[in-house]
Amino acid sequence: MIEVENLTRTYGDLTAVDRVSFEIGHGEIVGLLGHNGAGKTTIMKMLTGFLEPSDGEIRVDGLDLATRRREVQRRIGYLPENCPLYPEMAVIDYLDHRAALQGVPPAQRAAAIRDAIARTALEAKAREPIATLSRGYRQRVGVAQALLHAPAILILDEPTNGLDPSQIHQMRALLEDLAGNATLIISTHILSEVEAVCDRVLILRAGRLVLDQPLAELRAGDRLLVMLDRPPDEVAARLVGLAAATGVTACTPLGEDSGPGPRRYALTTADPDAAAPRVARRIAEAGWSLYGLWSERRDLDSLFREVNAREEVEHV
Ligand SMILES: Nc1ncnc2c1ncn2[C@@H]1O[C@H](COP(=O)(O)OP(=O)(O)OP(=O)(O)O)[C@@H](O)[C@H]1O
Repeated sequence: MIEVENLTRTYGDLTAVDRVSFEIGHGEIVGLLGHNGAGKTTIMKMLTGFLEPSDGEIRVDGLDLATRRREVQRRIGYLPENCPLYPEMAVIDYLDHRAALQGVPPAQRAAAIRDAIARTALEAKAREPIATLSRGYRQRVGVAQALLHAPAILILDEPTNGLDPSQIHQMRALLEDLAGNATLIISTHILSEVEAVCDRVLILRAGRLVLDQPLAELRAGDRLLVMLDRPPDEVAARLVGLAAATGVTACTPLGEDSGPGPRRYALTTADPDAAAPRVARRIAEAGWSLYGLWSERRDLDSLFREVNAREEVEHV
């Protein structure tokens, strides 16, 4: 649905986006991650046709953005960073104005506005001037204007930027709801947001795409953690020695749990979820007490730091 090839944008001597390529399919929920200045906004502006690339191509549903900009824009709803709103206008009047600008036919405007207001839960604020709304509600107005022409693709630049924790929670619920109906690209530097709603992550560093992977794949570790009250040599002998049956190739005691009680061990295996029942069986057969058994999950935070610390570009 969205194909980006060698996308590049320079500002004078600065290469803000550097030969970025990716494809996004129908219904995917993609998080665009990166530190401040990594190039997220620049990519989003180019995807939405508001900024000319210096080089590279963007195609949406096979349409070349460079030559079919209007048609592509009709397929995309865009929440820009710091979405410009008219504070003196009431929410409903602003949405009417935006619907007209987005080419929603007059006969369909009332229904489009009603629908956008309902989906962003703005009913109670519809007649209020935008100036009187909290930042969380203003962001929702920004999302509502992006929904007016019923786009198949939503591009949201830092939708939770500047919101307080309860507003973030509400925005996340809204994003989850939107995710059910559209292809979604969300830029953020808040990792928990990506973990909450996205199924794929693109990580940018200094304008270059350094990682493009499904979140489930990223988070899956290769370690099974087990809690036992047996000494390390016995555990290794039983669980690594039976590698053919368990897939476990190494067993490392985790240092922080020394002492007389149960301690944690990390078992290395290609597929921790598949190894878990076999390991449990081996432990039961030995008559040992099993205090805990779980697959390790990598958190996005440490992964993000790891990726940003790397010097080389990773081609995925
Ligand atoms: N109009 C411009 N003129 C010159 N440089 C620009 C312009 N817009 C962006 N830049 C630079 O391009 C780089 C990428 O900026 P961009 O806004 O795309 O990053 P970002 O990842 O969205 O950052 P943030 O999280 O802070 O919004 C930055 O170094 C920025 O200073």
